[in-house]
Amino acid sequence: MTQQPAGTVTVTAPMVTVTDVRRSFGTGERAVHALRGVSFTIGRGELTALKGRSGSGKTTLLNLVGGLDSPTGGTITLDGTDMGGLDEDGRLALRRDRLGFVFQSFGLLPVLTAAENVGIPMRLRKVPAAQREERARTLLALVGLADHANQRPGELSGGQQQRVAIARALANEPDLIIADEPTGQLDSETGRSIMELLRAVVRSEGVTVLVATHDPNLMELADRVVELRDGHIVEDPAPVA
Ligand SMILES: Nc1ncnc2c1ncn2[C@@H]1O[C@H](COP(=O)(O)OP(=O)(O)OP(=O)(O)O)[C@@H](O)[C@H]1O
Repeated sequence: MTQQPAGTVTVTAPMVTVTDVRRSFGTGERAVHALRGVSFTIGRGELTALKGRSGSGKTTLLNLVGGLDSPTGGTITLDGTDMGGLDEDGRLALRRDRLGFVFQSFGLLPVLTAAENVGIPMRLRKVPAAQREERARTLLALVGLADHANQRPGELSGGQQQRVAIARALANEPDLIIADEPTGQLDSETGRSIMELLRAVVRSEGVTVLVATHDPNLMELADRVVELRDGHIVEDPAPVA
């Protein structure tokens, strides 16, 4: 470790930097300008909530930060890597190795057990079966499902399925988890427990989370709230110290 001169402040680069990002769909008069120049940063180990009415551009922004889509303009960097400089293989590797995804509809494979679902991202990285199974069980315990490892999604409640999805998102020790309305299909109490779980894994796993949500009751669990309105950021308070 290098010695810092007295009085020097260590500035850590953000995990995500979004700079003047634009995304339009279609051209000419019928073009939809979903994002019209969006800039913000997400610090390491921070839980950022992205709020905004339906159609404000939340999913479009999450898809861009998640490397599932490319911006029409602007840049996005993840831990200093410019995503625009990656080809499709590079984006695939980045998604597999450094990102975790949680969706509103859980996205679990119905024929696989909870443990096997959690193992999918590790399979893609060719992690040996024994190691995969051990980590899947550790992660299921972390999300409170130690006793449900062998159950299939159809045998689990919605909240339990979303817990499996969160365990799966953590499988490859991602830098960033992107969650798109993860509580959207859950009742408010279960939704809150899912947000509390995300809050807890941010602390215990040191992961960074960007979560889109409509639910104002869940915002208080975030370190900061970024609001999108008609493709613009309207609220970007400084991160809570
Ligand atoms: N593939 C696409 N083709 C054309 N228009 C699109 C496409 N994807 C999104 N849009 C448009 O971009 C705008 C933003 O959509 P987006 O899905 O990002 O909003 P959102 O805030 O996530 O909404 P919701 O909360 O309903 O999911 C909308 O006007 C939408 O119709």
